[in-house]
Amino acid sequence: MSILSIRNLQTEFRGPAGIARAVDGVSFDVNPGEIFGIVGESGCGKSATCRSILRLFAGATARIVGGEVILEGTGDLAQMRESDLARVRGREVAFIFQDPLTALNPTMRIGKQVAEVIRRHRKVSRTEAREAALQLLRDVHITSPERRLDAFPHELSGGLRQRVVIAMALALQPRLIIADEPTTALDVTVQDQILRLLKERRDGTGTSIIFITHDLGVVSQICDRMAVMYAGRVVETGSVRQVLDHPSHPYTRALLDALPGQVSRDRDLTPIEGSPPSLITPPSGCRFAPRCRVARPCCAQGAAPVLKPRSGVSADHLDACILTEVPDAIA
Ligand SMILES: Nc1ncnc2c1ncn2[C@@H]1O[C@H](COP(=O)(O)OP(=O)(O)OP(=O)(O)O)[C@@H](O)[C@H]1O
Repeated sequence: MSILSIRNLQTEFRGPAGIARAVDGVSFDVNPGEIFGIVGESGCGKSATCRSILRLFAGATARIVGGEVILEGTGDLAQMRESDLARVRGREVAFIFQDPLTALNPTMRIGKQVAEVIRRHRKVSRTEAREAALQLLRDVHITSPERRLDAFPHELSGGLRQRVVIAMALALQPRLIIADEPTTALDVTVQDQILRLLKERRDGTGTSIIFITHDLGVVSQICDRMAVMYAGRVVETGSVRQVLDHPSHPYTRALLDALPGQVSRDRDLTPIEGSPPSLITPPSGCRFAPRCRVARPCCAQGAAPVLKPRSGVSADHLDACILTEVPDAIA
C-alpha cells in the first residue's frame, strides 16, 4: 500500500495575467521506503505539485481546485482543515527547500532552531530538546556538533546549512520527506554528500522521499521510481530504470537527448527547441506537441492525453503520448 496517493490533483495560481493551472490532473503514488523523483524543465509544476501536498503556498494566490492527496492512515490532506494540516507538517511530512537560508532564521542560533522544531510538537524540556538537537546534528554528520549548536546560519557553509535543514526535517521522524531541489544551490561535491545522506536516511529508517530535480543524473543516482512532468501534467512514470533506459514519451526522450554524458551516452546531444507553453492558455491536445519532433496533426487536437500503460511493456510504466499506440510513430 502506498504511503501517499495523489489523484487528479489540480492547483491554480491567480495572477494579473490570468489563472495558471500549474498542476493539472497530476496522479502518482509514493511507496513506503521509496525515493520518488519528479523531473521536468523549469516552470513545469514540480514545486507547485509538492507544495500542494502540504498547502505550502506563499500568499493567497494559489489554491487546490480539485483532486485528492491521500496520506495513508491520515486521510485527504487536500480537504483537511488548516489547523489539522499544521500538525501533519513536520511531524508526518517534512519539507526541505532548495535554499536553506529560506528555511533558517538568520537571527537565531542553530541549536535553538532545531530544538524549537522538537518543542513545537513534543512535550520535552529545553535541555532534552537541546540534547536531541545535538544528536540530530550528529546524525547528519555535522562535525564539531557541540560548537555548531551555538552558531548562527551565516557562520556555516551552504552545505552545512542544508545539513541543518535536513536535521530539522528529520527531527520529528516523518514518514515522508519532500525535498525540493535540495542540492541545486550546492557545489558538486557537497551535492553528492547530501544525496548520500538522504539515501542513507531512507536505508536506515525507511522514510519515503519525494525528490524534485531538473537533473536526470541525480534521479538516476538516488531515485527508485520517477515521474516526468511537462506543463502541469505527468507525461511518463515508472521505475527509474524503465523510464531512463526505455523512455517512451518524446518529452522524456528529448530531456535525455539534451543531457550531456552520464545518463544517455549513446545519444547525440540535442537541445529541446522552444520553451514550455503558458499554463494560463495551454495548447489543446498534447502540450508537448508544438515542440515534439515526432508530432502528427492528431497530437494537437482534443483533450490532453492521459497516462496509460505502454502496450506490451510493464504495467507500471505509463506514458501520456497519443502516438505510443500508432505503430512506428516514435522511432
Ligand atoms: N507564486 C506564483 N504566482 C503565480 N504563478 C505561479 C507561482 N508559482 C508558480 N506559478 C506558476 O506555476 C508554474 C509552475 O511553477 P513551479 O514552481 O511549480 O515549477 P517548477 O517545475 O517547480 O519550476 P522550477 O524548477 O523553476 O522550480 C509556473 O510556470 C507559473 O505559471
